[in-house]
Amino acid sequence: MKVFKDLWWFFKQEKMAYGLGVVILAFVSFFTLVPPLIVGVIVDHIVEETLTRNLLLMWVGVLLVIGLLTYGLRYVWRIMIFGASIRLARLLRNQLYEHFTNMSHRFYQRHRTGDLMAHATNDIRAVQMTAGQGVLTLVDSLTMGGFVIITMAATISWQLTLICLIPMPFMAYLTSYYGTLLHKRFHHAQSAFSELNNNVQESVTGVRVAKTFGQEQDEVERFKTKSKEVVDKNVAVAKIDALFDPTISLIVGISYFLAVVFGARFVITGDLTLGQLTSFTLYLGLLIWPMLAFGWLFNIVERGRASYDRIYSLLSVKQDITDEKASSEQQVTGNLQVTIHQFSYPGSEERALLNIDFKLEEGKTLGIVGKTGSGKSTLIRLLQREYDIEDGSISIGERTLQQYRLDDLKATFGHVPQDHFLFSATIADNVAFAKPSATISEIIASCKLASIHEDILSFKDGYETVVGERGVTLSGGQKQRISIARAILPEPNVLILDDSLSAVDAKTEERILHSLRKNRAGKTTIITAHRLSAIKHADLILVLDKGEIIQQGTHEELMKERGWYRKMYEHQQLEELVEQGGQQDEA
Ligand SMILES: Nc1ncnc2c1ncn2[C@@H]1O[C@H](COP(=O)(O)OP(=O)(O)OP(=O)(O)O)[C@@H](O)[C@H]1O
Repeated sequence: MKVFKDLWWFFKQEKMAYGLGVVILAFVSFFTLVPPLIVGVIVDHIVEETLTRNLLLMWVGVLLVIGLLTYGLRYVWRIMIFGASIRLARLLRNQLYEHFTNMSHRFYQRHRTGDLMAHATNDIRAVQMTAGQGVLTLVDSLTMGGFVIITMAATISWQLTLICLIPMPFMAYLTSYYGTLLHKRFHHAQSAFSELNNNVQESVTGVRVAKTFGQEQDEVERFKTKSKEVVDKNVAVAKIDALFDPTISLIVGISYFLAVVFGARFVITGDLTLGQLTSFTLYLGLLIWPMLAFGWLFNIVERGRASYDRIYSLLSVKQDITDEKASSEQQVTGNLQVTIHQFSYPGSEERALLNIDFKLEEGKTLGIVGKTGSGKSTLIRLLQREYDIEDGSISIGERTLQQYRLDDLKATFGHVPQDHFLFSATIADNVAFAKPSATISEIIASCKLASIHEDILSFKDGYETVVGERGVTLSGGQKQRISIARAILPEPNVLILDDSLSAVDAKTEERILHSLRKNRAGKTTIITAHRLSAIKHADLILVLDKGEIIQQGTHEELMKERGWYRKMYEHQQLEELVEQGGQQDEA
């Protein structure tokens, strides 16, 4: 029952709905006691041959009024209690979503998308059940059960009531035992469902890869295995679930048996009238629901507790990147000064960066090159404070990154990541994502800068063309250029292109870089690339290898050194020549 304590804040918040709902529920339980009493009275009148037509009509009238009253009241408590539980689900869903959007990269590295989806659907549903069905069963089993037992003992026979209640402690024990088992199995079933969710999400996202490698059948088999696991674990839950009803029916059956055997004796000895025994057995019938409700209560509460714990353990994950040391709103401007003695990703032993030390004047262009896995993207992530460094510092102007507010930092950077993502929306909406108030002429200007304007005009719906999963299929280069347009639209102080020109040809790359140089004069640009022509004009080029800077300088300076840069540049020039030669031959 701890979950009710955990949910107390919500019950307090919704005290009107719950208060009214519980009071009405108690009234309904009370009114339910009346019909068996009336039936008993009528039976006694029949036995004593005193039943008149008017008397019968009167009792039937009373029964009808009570029936109509409980009908109306039942409707009201449902709206009150179930309505509140739906509001709880909405509240938790919003809290979770807001929490997810505030979480850092570290969080998403630890939690898989499928798990998070399962929390936002299944777990919230289970908590909603606790706040709705759970409250109903608790109140109903207590009020109805209590009223029925008190009425039986006080108005008919306390001896017979005691006898018929003997099997009840067994029921309490068994339901709590089943509840514990259920809790464990339900937890396993939920985990298996999360696993399946992950699997489906990965399979759908990677369906093209699976098809390319002819792995569809393997994927289907993998899905079947996981799906069977989910079914098996849910069947295990259902097996315990299925024990609740028969157990309660058996116990109620024993109670009936005792009522008939001992009740008949009381009637023979004259301690009870036949009408009273009739009422008693009818009351016993009314006890079935509270007992079932009691059984269900354990069931619902166990599920709710597991889910609530899971949701709250997620919600209690603290943001690791915070504004704590930041002062008031401040524009992020000034020279960039980077000193990273060493950096490893959380949970990783491997050093991703080592002894990184450089300075970049505001408004200049920085080029970062190096073999794959040399640490280029890591450096970019640290510059934007996606992770905090413990050994070293990064400052812009007079302040370190931690001394700026996160919102100010975010507004400073325009980032085109390697794994760019377009939403299922129009091209115009995608480009205006970071600045929804942008006018269409601003959107077009950005697209022209990113050399994608002509391509967009060639689509039937132009800027209104829907892209993403539900829209037209764009080439890798087109997606890259739309992502660049999106990043440059808000005119960020620092533009970061992380290998963002890899899918465009050399001429387009040159055109984009040329326009950027012209339009972003005085603003900082950071470019990582494999093709050295993309960073040739940078004011400072860093060459990384295994997380360390092995060369730095301008293109001219680096070409004078006999190092990796010069070797790679000459190699790529040669490749380009060969390629151009090939094209000329074909022409
Ligand atoms: N999220 C992460 N968690 C743990 N290790 C990571 C993570 N991202 C990258 N790494 C590791 O950090 C090192 C540097 O990776 P990084 O992505 O910065 O290289 P890169 O130079 O950008 O490579 P590429 O040119 O292929 O994009 C690699 O050894 C990589 O395995």
